[in-house]
Amino acid sequence: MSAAWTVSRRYLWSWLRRSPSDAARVLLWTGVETVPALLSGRLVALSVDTGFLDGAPVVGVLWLVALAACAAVGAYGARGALARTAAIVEPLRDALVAYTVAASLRRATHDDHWRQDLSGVARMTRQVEIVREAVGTLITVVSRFAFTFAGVCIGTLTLDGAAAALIFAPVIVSVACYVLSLRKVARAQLRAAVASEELAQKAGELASSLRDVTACGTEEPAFRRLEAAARETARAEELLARLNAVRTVVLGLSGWLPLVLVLVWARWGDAGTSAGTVLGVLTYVAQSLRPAVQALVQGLGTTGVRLFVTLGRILEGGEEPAVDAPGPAVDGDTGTGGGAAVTLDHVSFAYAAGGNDVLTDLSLHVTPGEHLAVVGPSGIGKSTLAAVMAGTRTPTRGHVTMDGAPLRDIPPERRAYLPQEAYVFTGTLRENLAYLCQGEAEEGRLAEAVEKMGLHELADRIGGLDGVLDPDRLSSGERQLIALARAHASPARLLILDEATCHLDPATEACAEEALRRRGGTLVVVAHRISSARAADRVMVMDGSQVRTGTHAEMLAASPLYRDLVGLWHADAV
Ligand SMILES: Nc1ncnc2c1ncn2[C@@H]1O[C@H](COP(=O)(O)OP(=O)(O)OP(=O)(O)O)[C@@H](O)[C@H]1O
Repeated sequence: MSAAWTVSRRYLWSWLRRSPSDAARVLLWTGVETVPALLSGRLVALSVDTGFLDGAPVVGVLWLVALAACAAVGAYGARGALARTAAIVEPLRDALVAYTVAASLRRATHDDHWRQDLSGVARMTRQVEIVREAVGTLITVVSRFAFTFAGVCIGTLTLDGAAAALIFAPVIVSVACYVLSLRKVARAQLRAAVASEELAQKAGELASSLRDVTACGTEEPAFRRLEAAARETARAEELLARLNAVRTVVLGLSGWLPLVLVLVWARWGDAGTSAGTVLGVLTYVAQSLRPAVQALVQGLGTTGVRLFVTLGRILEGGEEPAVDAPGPAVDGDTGTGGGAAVTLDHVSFAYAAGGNDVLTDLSLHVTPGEHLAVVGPSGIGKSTLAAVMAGTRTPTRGHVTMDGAPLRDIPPERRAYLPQEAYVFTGTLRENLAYLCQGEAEEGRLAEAVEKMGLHELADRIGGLDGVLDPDRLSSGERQLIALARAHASPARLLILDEATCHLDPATEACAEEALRRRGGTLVVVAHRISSARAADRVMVMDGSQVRTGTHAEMLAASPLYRDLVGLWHADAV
């Protein structure tokens, strides 16, 4: 639960920060919406004291007309705030839908469970709708409460300082206690949901096997299993009910107590207090503060908890969606900018929950512009490491950062991951090469990539950059060269090659790697030839749970496994 809570909170927070102008507009419009909260009590007080009680009913009515005008301004503000909130939540929904579909398809291609995963798409897109609605509601209730509270504070203070203290003390204390209890409520809600699901499942199992249970005479243990699940459900529901009772207390304290205190103060308090002031303070509490607190408590308690539980379920077990996935690059940088630093901090990874770790507590720092070769015996986890570094797999434990930021905060075009099977689609060579570029790719950049990867012959054959490629008529090596040229032309500051040159002959491979090295940027290569390892600045040898790094010469001296691998590569080469 706490992981889901943290992931959801972090994701939502980074989403809100992604577009500060939209957030500012929401706040601006909410300010307009809550103008009545600021002025209503004051206008009522003026209407009573300087109008109706002062023998000037027309003046009183005019103040009430001003109050109606305030309400109209508030309604206009509510309309604007709603539209601005939509500008935040609609792209969030799009990003989450894209993420859930991509994650399901990715799992389907990895796990051979495509049927289950496609049903997962439908389930998760429904969850995305819940998240969209809940985020909208939360933005509305929290910002509305903040502005209303501030407006009522200012308004009441202009009427009477003592009354203001009577109102705010109970509201602040009870709302703070409530907010602090929310995490517990979320946990209890999840526990109750899991317990009732389990009870339903066990009851279903028992119902379908009643005949066998009776035949084997195992009624007693079967009953005990069901009873244990029922008790757990009851305990979880009881806890949830107790925590929800806190909400009733909060609503009572923050909604009704100020009203009672104001009435007591009016009766026994300062004798000089006018009837208009009392009515004004009551208007602030009853018309503005109470509804805002009620909406906040309901919003946080029900919608907020549902949001965190649902978003946690969407994000669990996969890479968090890139916050700016649907939007433009953060700063429009198209250069490699000298390469990115990549850090793995105590990373572990297992393919199945509870399964054996493929990577165990692995820490590594790749410096900007470094060329790292990863080597090790087959099945040791080199491809897994490459996928974790690229962000296509999420560590089970630990963190991966790029330039100090979590991978999910890095625009996807900043890193390129090339697996063994090169992806080439039917389309022009230009389209294939520009695939990782944002928007229009520079002609010079594409031409350079063609030249560096030795693709000019292929380009001439098909009629230049605008010639159409048929992937079925390309050799595996040509497909790999196209993928490498695409990486060369891309703005990625980190290139990860997972045996992406395995179909090239050694000389072409060496040229391609050298071209990528000269291009700038950080280069991580899962190497399968000595030339690859020797050309790298640093070699990382994966040997079971042990990981060592050093130069080619250092590794030859220090790692028997590396010496074996080099020996094998030499033998393969002759
Ligand atoms: N999708 C997957 N699901 C479950 N296990 C997997 C999956 N992919 C890889 N593995 C397992 O993880 C371990 C590491 O595999 P990985 O492909 O990362 O090793 P490698 O060092 O790259 O091997 P090779 O050099 O043969 O490509 C292996 O035991 C492999 O069987």
